[in-house]
Amino acid sequence: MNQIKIFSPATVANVSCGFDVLGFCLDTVGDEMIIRKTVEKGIKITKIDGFDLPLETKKNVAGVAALAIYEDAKPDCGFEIEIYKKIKPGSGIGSSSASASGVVFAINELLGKPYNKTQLSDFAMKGEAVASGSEHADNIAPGIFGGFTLVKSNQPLKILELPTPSNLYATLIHPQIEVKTAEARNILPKNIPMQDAITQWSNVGSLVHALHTNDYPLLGEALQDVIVEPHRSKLIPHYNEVKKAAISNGALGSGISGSGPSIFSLSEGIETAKKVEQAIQEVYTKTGIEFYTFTSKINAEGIKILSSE
Ligand SMILES: Nc1ncnc2c1ncn2[C@@H]1O[C@H](COP(=O)(O)OP(=O)(O)OP(=O)(O)O)[C@@H](O)[C@H]1O
Ligand SMILES: N[C@@H](CCO)C(=O)O
Repeated sequence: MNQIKIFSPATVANVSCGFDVLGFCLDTVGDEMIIRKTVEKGIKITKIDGFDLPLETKKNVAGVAALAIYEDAKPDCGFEIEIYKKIKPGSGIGSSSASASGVVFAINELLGKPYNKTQLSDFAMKGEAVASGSEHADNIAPGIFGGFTLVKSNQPLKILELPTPSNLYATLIHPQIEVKTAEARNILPKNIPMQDAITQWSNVGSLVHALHTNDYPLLGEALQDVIVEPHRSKLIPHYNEVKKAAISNGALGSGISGSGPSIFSLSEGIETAKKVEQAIQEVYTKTGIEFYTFTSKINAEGIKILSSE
C-alpha cells in the first residue's frame, strides 16, 4: 500500500464529569486526509484545504504526530500529507486531535500495522500537545478506539474502552466563536474543594456504570460537572439557556464539548435527539450569533479507511 485516504472523526472530550479522561467519538463530522509514501525521506504537509493552518511540519499537530511515529519506526521512505479539514479549529470537537490521530493511524496502515492503538494514541498525543500546551488523550482515544473511552493514565498511557449504548445520540451546537484550548485550560483553578471532588468522582463512576448497564436515566444523572463547567461556561454565550432547552426537550443531559464553545447533549433515540437539536436552534436563532448544529450517532468504529492503493 502506497497511499491511503481516511475519515478522522470529530470527538467530544470530558463528557461533563470526566475532565481530561472521558471522551466519545462522533460520526457525521470529521476531516479527510490522504497520506502517501514518498521516496524522499521525512514528513511533508503538501496541502491543507478548508482552514488556514500552518503547513510547516513542526507547527502543525499532524506534522508533529507524524514525526513521532516516523522517528520511532525509522522507515525507508518518507510521507506526504494532505488535510481536508472540515472540523473548525478551536471548535471544541477535537479539530487538532482529528489531524493528530488520523495521520498516525494512516502511517501505521502504510507501514503494515506494526503498532497497537495505545501506541498510536501515544504518538498522536505528541501532536495534540502543540495545540493545547499539554499532553492529554481524551479526544485522541475515542478517535483511535471509537465509542466511549476512559484514559486511565497518561504515563504509561492506558486507555479503557467503554461500551457504546446502541440507541444513544449526540446533538452538538457550535456557536461560531473560537475558544483556544490552551486559554480555556489557563482559567481553571489549581485546587478544588473536597466536596466538589467527591461529587465529580461519584459522577464519573456512575457514568461508567450507566454505559455498562445501558442505564439511560443514570447516564443523565451523571452528566454533571461541578469543577470545570462553572468557569468555562462563562466563555460560551447563552450556555445555560441551551442546556435548559435541551433537557426540557428530553435530552439526558448536556455539557461543554471539550474546552468549548461547542455544547453537546446526549439523548436516547434519534427522534428525541432531533427534537433537542430543534430546541437548541430556536435558542440560538434569537441571539444573532452564527452557529451550526448536527446530530450524530456514537461512532463505535473510530477512524475509517475510505480508500487505499
Ligand atoms: N492540523 C491542525 N488542525 C487543527 N488545529 C491545528 C492543526 N495544527 C495546528 N493547529 C492549531 O491548534 C489550535 C486548535 O486546537 P484546539 O485544541 O484549541 O482546538 P480544538 O482541537 O478544536 O478543540 P478541543 O480539543 O477542545 O476539541 C489552533 O491554534 C490551530 O492553529
Ligand atoms: N480535556 C481537554 C479537551 C480539550 O482538548 C480540555 O478540556 O482542556
